[in-house]
Amino acid sequence: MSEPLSLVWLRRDLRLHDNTALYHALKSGRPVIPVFIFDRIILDDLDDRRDRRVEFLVQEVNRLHTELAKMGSTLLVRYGKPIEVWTELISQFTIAEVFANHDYEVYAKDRDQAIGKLLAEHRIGFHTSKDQVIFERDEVLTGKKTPYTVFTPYSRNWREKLTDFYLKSYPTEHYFERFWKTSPEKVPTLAEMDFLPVGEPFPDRTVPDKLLDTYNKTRDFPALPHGTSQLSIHLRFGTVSIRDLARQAKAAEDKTFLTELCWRDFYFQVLDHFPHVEKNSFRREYDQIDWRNNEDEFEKWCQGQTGYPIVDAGMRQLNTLGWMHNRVRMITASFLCKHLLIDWRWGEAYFAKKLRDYDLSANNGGWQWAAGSGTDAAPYFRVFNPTLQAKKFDPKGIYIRHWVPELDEPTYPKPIVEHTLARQRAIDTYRKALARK
Ligand SMILES: Cc1cc2nc3c(=O)[nH]c(=O)nc-3n(C[C@H](O)[C@H](O)[C@H](O)COP(=O)(O)OP(=O)(O)OC[C@H]3O[C@@H](n4cnc5c(N)ncnc54)[C@H](O)[C@@H]3O)c2cc1C
Repeated sequence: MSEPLSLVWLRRDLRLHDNTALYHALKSGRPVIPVFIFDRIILDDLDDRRDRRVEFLVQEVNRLHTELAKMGSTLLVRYGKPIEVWTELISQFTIAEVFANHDYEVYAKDRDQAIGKLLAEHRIGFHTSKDQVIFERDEVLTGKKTPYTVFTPYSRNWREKLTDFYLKSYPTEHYFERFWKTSPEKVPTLAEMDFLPVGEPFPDRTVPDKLLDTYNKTRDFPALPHGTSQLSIHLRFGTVSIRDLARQAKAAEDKTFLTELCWRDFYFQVLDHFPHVEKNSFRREYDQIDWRNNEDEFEKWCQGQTGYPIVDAGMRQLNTLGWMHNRVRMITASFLCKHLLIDWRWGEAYFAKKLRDYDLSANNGGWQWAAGSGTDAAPYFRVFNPTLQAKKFDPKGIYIRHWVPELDEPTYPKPIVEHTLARQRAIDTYRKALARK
């Protein structure tokens, strides 16, 4: 094969519509071929072989493959370690340039640097672009040109900057005839990668305008089937365009949903600017907390057996669906860190294993918020009361009864810890740690 090609490497942007890297590849003037790698460095680490994310990826990669086949082209799908796959691709094709979209996680940044170096050694250009957020890196800074560490002023600035320019879609469709014409290649199956299907359908990729118009009134009530969008898995893997969604949210009567998308950008920029948060507290002094880290209590929390119905309902929803309502994520996370005094990193790692929408930046941000150690954290002495939270946000107990049907049976456990005692213990422990400085 001698014709020089432009390759576009899809990662968290599994769509042909409004995809920045794809747009630039199509405009390069050369035939374009998209590539997707099932990354063994990530997949080999997953111990549950029924993983919703891998199942979703296989479904979406097949969808793209079919769309491209209809245009007389294909998606090159490989299963392996990126550096090995790229070495092979370089020997198999005449590649002029490679295009990809930015990723902000430490692993991904290191990976891209290594691939960029490999491509450069073969005199192949590597071009990367912003795609999965509205604003990235240094685009929203304080007056002193430093990154924001508090959400409210960040969001004010974010909104001021949010002109139509940033919400315009990249019209990839106009250039689809530039996909390289070739016969379809084979896509690896779940079984070939040693995974099993769960078979449950995934949420829809669209959100009705009506939900956005009333989102502020519905979003905190986990019993409502459509109180939130459930788009998180699509945002995670880029099967929806953030620009399309933000445009829709900006046009809605209620702007609360737009604020949620701003939170998403905020946590991406926190991870990008402060990579230490991946392993440590954003506020270093919180790493001095003497966590109790009781393994038996952790196991009960994981299994939804704490005797606090709203916590147990949330954990069971997570274990069954791979998704948990945001309000309940806040309650379960706070309960682990404050009531049980278990290191937030344990909870973060458990969510990372189970969430179908797992995203390092949002998950880390949510956990550090709950632990009080994060950028925008509430003062440590504010401890959620899970019983009051349940009364307020699940007043009829519909959500709880759905996930904890044995609530009134003698088999349902007594509370693992008494609230007033746990609250005081958390405050004392935090105070002691922070006094050390
Ligand atoms: C402890 C904890 C862990 C979390 N872990 C994750 C995670 O791994 N992945 C993830 O996408 N979200 C995470 N969140 C944020 C939030 O809970 C989910 O985004 C939301 O529940 C997904 O459901 P939805 O799509 O119906 O959300 P909606 O309420 O419909 O919101 C729309 C979108 O906005 C974004 N969003 C909403 N809230 C937040 C937030 N607080 N931070 C960042 N983005 C937000 C998400 O992309 C979401 O899909 C976490 C929150 C907490 C408290």
